[in-house]
Amino acid sequence: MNVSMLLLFPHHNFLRSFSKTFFRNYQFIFHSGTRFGSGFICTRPLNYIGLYHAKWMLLLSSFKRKLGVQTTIKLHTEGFSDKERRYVDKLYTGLIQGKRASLAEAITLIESTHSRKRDLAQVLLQMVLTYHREQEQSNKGKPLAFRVGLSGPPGAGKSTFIDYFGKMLTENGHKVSVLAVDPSSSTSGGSLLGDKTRMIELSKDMNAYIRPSPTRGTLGGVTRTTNEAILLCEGGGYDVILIETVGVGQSEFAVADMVDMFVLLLPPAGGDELQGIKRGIIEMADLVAITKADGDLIVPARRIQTEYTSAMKLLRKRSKVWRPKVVRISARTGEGITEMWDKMKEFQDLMLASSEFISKRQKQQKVWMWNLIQENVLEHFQNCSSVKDQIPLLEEKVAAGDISPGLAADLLLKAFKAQN
Ligand SMILES: Nc1nc2c(ncn2[C@@H]2O[C@H](COP(=O)(O)OP(=O)(O)OP(=O)(O)O)[C@@H](O)[C@H]2O)c(=O)[nH]1
Repeated sequence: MNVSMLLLFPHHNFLRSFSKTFFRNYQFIFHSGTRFGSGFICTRPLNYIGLYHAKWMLLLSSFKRKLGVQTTIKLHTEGFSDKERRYVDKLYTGLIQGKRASLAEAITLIESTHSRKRDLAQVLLQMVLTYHREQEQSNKGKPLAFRVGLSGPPGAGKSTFIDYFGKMLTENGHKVSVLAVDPSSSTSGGSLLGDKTRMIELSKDMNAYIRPSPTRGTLGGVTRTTNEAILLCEGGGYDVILIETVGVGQSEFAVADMVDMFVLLLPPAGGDELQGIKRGIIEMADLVAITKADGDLIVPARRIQTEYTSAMKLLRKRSKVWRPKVVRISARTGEGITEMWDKMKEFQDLMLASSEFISKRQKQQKVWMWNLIQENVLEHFQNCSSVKDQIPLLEEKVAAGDISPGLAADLLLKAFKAQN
């Protein structure tokens, strides 16, 4: 029997379809593939055409997965100048090489409100997303990073905790990035949470990256820039992403919707001091940490821990594999922080094993997309010339009770549809 053997190095799934199409005339007696490559033995020698096809398909295979994405990127980049393309390429290369300056510049780009820069940012994000997917595939589908939301009232001890916790993680070989979401930053003229003096030790650590996430004061702003910054940090090799927010507004709900685990930090204080904390946010927590459990505060910390442990038992179960826990920690003595990290890893392992982790992320991706659409469509609607002029008058009539809100909405929608 005339036998020829050919070794190929694309993924074997591809080989299957390729062999069916191009080598119908060759009887395969063996073909097998591993994640490193594929090979087959066939009963006839491969002629020139066969080999030519093999080479061509080999090339195609390496682009196959990227093809759809590349078309999207191509559509986006069509109007870009060479300079702009080079700029995005440079940022991308620097970012995935782990250069902090590139990461900082990339985050600045995604935060820009300039429409051209937003286009460049979207292309960069798409490239990072593709890179992500490839990395995750070679990591057996396991996500590259653990996204943790940290929230708590002002003075709860968030920055002291992150400083200690972040250092502990970097000493254990992790790369940590801290994104501080502060919706008040646009009005106060600077981000309070992102102030590096709040995390003195961590800000000097080369394996940590701290960044305020300016939000332009809108919830939509929180969603967009923070989600995008998370992706960029992960592209830069950071494997623990901490997203900090003050637990007195709405931003923590948005943050809870973009993380794998949501942690609430509460001080050992009485009910009055926790008034600002919304009940809803406690329901979102996967873990509650009672802070400052040291010195004279140990006793109240224990009491609050017991209270919250009982209260949380009454909450609706959100996961099939995890019941929220309440722990006690001190960032001053380090007490309880290793145990807290163990609990966080336990959560991650259970969620990953049960596939709740992945389905949560998939759901979050969709929420993210729809939030952006909602925000943009509303803006488009409100700025539409035929609607814009009618809004003040109709609002006045609705407020005075002259016409029903339903009728006013119908009139505005009709005007909008007529123009679009
Ligand atoms: N005893 C004790 N005090 C702590 C601990 N952690 C923080 N503190 C103190 O609590 C106060 C507030 O701590 P921060 O870490 O600034 O709290 P924060 O939640 O970041 O506060 P904002 O920046 O206002 O949001 C500071 O005076 C800290 O020194 C702790 O573990 N034990």
